[in-house]
Amino acid sequence: MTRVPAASSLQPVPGKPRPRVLSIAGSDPSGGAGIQADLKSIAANGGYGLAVITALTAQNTRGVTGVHVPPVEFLTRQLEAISADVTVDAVKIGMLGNAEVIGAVADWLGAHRPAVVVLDPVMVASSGDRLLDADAEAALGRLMALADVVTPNVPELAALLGEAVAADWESALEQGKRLAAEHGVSVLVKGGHLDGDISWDALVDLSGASASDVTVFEAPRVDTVNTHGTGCSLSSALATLLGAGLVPTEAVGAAKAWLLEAIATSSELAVGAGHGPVNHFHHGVLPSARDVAGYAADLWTTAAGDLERIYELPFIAALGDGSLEEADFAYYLAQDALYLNTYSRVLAAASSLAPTEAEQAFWAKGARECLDVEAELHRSWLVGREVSMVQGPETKQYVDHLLARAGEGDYAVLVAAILPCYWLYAEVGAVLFREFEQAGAPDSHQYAMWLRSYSDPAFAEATRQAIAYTAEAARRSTPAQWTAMQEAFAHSSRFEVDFFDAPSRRVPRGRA
Ligand SMILES: Nc1ncnc2c1ncn2[C@@H]1O[C@H](COP(=O)(O)OP(=O)(O)OP(=O)(O)O)[C@@H](O)[C@H]1O
Ligand SMILES: Cc1ncc(CO)c(N)n1
Repeated sequence: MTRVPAASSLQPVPGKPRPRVLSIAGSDPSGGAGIQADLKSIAANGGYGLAVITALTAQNTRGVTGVHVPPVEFLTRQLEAISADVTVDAVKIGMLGNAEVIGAVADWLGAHRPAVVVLDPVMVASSGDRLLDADAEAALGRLMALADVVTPNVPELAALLGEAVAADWESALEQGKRLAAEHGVSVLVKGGHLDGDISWDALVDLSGASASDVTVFEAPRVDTVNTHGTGCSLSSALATLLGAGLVPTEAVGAAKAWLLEAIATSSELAVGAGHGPVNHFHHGVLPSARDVAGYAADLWTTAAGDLERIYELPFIAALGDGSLEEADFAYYLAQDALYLNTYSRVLAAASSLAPTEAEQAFWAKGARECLDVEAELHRSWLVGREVSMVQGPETKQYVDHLLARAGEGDYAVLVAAILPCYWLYAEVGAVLFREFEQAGAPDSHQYAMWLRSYSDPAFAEATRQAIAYTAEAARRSTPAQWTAMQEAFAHSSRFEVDFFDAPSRRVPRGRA
């Protein structure tokens, strides 16, 4: 009888398909900003891009030499052609040109509003050239009321409020809060135009989906002139990730992490002599969110082989039926307590590397819970027993592997190394507990309490979440990273087998 299912019940189900993301914006023939940047950002972040053009610019990396706004009736035709045929999951609005265009886009949104609307209130290009008539700024108020998130830079924030341009980050953030309150819309305040070693951004979130109303994101400021189109790229990435179902703080965190790398690797491109574009495809085109389940399934294939081995171990058979020698159990628990102490530090490292606040909180909670379980092991099982608290070789090889992955500082690889401890334990715990119940949950079973603790539904839920985060990290990884993730996972998975086998292998056998 095999106890290993073809798929774990904890694996994620296939997610949403590629979000269909519409950019309503102007054309930048140099490809770094506008529609051209939007389509690259959408593809790079896993979406399918559509584009409706509001205006043509004659522009390069040095500046804008002309703007042509086609008749607004033709803009409406383009918009109607899309909504007559395609379900749009998210829309990103960029350059609008004049008040008439703003009116046409607002009319269309009023009739066909997609689930996600991100408004980048483009007014002036990074070169200083105007991209919106000065008398049209007030008309943006109508569009803001139809948006989920508005993404002004520092000068745009001032223009939208009719106030002076903020001189520092604190005043910019205060202005962002005022704009959000005035228009009832979430605001992503962008600090790219300010000076300093840190490039600050903050999400003032009125959606109610975040733990707090204001989430601040800090990133090192890259010393580069290649910042053409950073705002366009960020707002399109954000629309794509919101369209894929991420909550706003996670979507901003992931979009920023992606953009930072695109800015940092921009020197790989050689486009123009002015403010060059960012490197949108630094990690290639992301697979769709639906593929997340595929990564988890691949990891399961590795884990399933090791689970088979675990179920064949004499230690597991004896633990399951309650016949395990107490000295073996004590040895196992002492090693588990030693292991959990280091595992807690490794989870804390994952928390510190996490790309989103939700993941940061999740791993930090796990780190804390390991210490609680370690303390409980000492209190309930180890106290009064004569047990050696020296790390056994199987424990040492396992924690050395985890600490080495933590030291390398690659979040995706680290969580892949962390995962087997959750996943194999949850599987083994659930199976042993089910069999214990099927045997009538005998009072005489010495290890019933232990079996109960690992079949806890909260632990299964945490495992499900850990698998989902690891699979999402895999989706965002490069092929080389994914290979490293698989290796790290396979090592930990094998070390789980050795860990369960260690009590039977220890020399000299006898008292623990
Ligand atoms: N040199 C930099 N290093 C790191 N991040 C940066 C840098 N410059 C801009 N950013 C980031 O890029 C994003 C866009 O910010 P910015 O304030 O430049 O928007 P913008 O002015 O609308 O952009 P655009 O250049 O497209 O007009 C923000 O997340 C900001 O923090
Ligand atoms: C078309 C277009 N849209 C937006 C910007 C803002 O960077 C730009 N330079 N060009």
